[in-house]
Amino acid sequence: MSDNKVIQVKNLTKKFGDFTAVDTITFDVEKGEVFGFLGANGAGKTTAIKMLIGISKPTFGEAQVAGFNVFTNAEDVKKNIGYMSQKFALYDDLTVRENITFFGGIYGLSKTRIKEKADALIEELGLKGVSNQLVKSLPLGWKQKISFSVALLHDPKIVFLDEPTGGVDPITRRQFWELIYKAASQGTTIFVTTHYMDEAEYCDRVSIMVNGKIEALNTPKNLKEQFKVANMNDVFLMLARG
Ligand SMILES: Nc1ncnc2c1ncn2[C@@H]1O[C@H](COP(=O)(O)OP(=O)(O)OP(=O)(O)O)[C@@H](O)[C@H]1O
Repeated sequence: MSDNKVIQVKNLTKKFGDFTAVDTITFDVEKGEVFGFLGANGAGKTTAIKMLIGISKPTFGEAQVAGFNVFTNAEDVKKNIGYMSQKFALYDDLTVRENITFFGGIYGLSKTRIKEKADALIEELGLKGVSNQLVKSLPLGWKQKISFSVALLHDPKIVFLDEPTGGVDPITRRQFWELIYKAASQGTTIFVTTHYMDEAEYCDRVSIMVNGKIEALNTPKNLKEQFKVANMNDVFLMLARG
């Protein structure tokens, strides 16, 4: 695998019986890239992500993630990635600090490292005043930011975000994207799905999946030029909605 390509996918396919949910997709993602993985509901995004994070076996095709084969080295893949879905896994009945400590333990960090990380995160996210509050008392946007930070606790090479900003307002989403950019600038690769087309504009490159296939993949600027439209929403409508 080349040094810069942290995800390499070739003809990756997933069938459920006769139905092909992911159909021979091929693409690479570079280190530190913010890669948008778009598609209408049911296009096959989550199914593809499940294969890339090593929890679902491909029917055929190949994928290397963080240098490991998802087919044969799924456990190594899992150690090197972070994952956050829209139904993020924070415990509502634990405080902010307790959540960070709990997940740090699951990721196998030492007690000292967990304390360092928790202090740094609480400071960075401006959560000092609420670090001892139960997570359930916090607004959704804060939970999403904490959840993202928790997905990065073990310094993964790549973080997979499956609709991370669902349900929050544009200003809160913009703040979330500042965290994404910061992680990317420090070398973490971001693989993100979203239904918000303003967020697609923030990605370095975007792929658009239609019925299990990648129908377009390029920078937002090049996609807009290619389809001769002014914004990513129009690109998406032309492809995903036929
Ligand atoms: N375990 C499964 N068994 C059978 N069909 C499945 C299974 N998982 C997903 N599918 C089907 O595969 C297709 C792709 O689903 P997937 O969840 O990957 O889409 P998606 O692009 O992530 O959609 P959304 O944006 O709604 O999350 C859908 O038609 C779905 O019903």
